[in-house]
Amino acid sequence: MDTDNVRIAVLGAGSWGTVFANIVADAADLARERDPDGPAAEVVLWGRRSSVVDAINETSENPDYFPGIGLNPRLHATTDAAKALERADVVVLAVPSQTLRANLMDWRPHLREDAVVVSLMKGVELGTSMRVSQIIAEVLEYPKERIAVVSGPNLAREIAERQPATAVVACPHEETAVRLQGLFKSSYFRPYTSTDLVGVEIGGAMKNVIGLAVGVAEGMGFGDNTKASLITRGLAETTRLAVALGADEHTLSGLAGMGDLVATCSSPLSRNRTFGEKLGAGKTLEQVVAETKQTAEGVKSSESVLELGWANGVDLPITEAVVKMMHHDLSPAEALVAFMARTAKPERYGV
Ligand SMILES: NC(=O)C1=CN([C@@H]2O[C@H](COP(=O)(O)OP(=O)(O)OC[C@H]3O[C@@H](n4cnc5c(N)ncnc54)[C@H](O)[C@@H]3O)[C@@H](O)[C@H]2O)C=CC1
Ligand SMILES: O=C(CO)COP(=O)(O)O
Repeated sequence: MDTDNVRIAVLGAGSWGTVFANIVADAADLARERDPDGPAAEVVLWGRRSSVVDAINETSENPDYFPGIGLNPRLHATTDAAKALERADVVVLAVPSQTLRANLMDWRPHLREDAVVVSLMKGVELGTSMRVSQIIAEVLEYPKERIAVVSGPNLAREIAERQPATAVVACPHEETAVRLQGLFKSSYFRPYTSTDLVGVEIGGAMKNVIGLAVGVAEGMGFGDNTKASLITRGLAETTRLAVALGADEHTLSGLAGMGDLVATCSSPLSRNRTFGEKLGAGKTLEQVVAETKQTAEGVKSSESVLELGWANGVDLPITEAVVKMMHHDLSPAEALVAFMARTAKPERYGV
């Protein structure tokens, strides 16, 4: 990948895809401002719905997700995936993890052979328990140097408002991560690099599951001790699984681990936390599902994460409680009793 006149396609015009495309367009403006004769990046956003795409092109706003928030006027959108992918050097994926495989099959014929693919997604595939980068590698047959992930404490709405935030760009090939960091760095978005793809992806997927549990606690009326306990033991659980899969434990105390966990578990903007909160407050699962219009990845990924734990001999008690509440009719009150009755243990994350 060359950084001269790079063309970047962002696929998925939901909350995070829209905001990330905006970050990249703002980053390109900043680069142009600093060096008017230097390379220019061009960003195109693919969305399914023509109403959203037309609004972005005509008003520089995504009215469905962020009414009233101005997007970069250079940001162009299209409903034509083939057109978005034409000549794209970097392809950024921002669709739900569970539909990605089918989406990639459709998009595969249009992708350039040497494109770099970047996942913004925080989930684990049902049925296969594959991380998103593994799905990409399998479907596109790309080498690891050309598959990266961006993750961190990135609640889309705050970044749409151009509030300062940080993230991690992870790729086992450091040079790719550094090049992407350059393309994604704006005045308000500061990406760090990492080569620990596994740690960054597991941190992102599991914080959604723990966010559901914290939301349930919130909905049940519990205070900060309960939530801090879930966050801390949730991080221990996340670290345990990530390390068993080959991650560096330090990644999990970084932005894509603790950082994202804290943001998700503290923020009313989090869809996962909000989902859990409604359940904890007494709504039925059906009611909460019907009210949730945007992707709350943890609901489905809790099952695939738990399977990943089983397959690797890793105990994931919070995840297990979430799975039982989300998929097996266990009430929050019953989950709490079972959780507190577990055998006493030392605090180390490894147990
Ligand atoms: N919203 C946020 O603050 C952040 C979200 N993420 C992750 O980004 C990913 C995408 O999430 P959001 O943009 O927030 O979700 P969203 O629900 O706001 O948007 C999802 C987008 O995917 C599209 N979509 C849905 N089903 C599809 C299908 N079958 N085929 C193609 N497109 C389809 C929707 O039309 C929508 O444009 C998730 O994995 C999420 O965990 C990561 C960081 C921040
Ligand atoms: O990933 C996110 C923040 O980093 C968004 O969290 P939710 O998907 O729970 O809204």
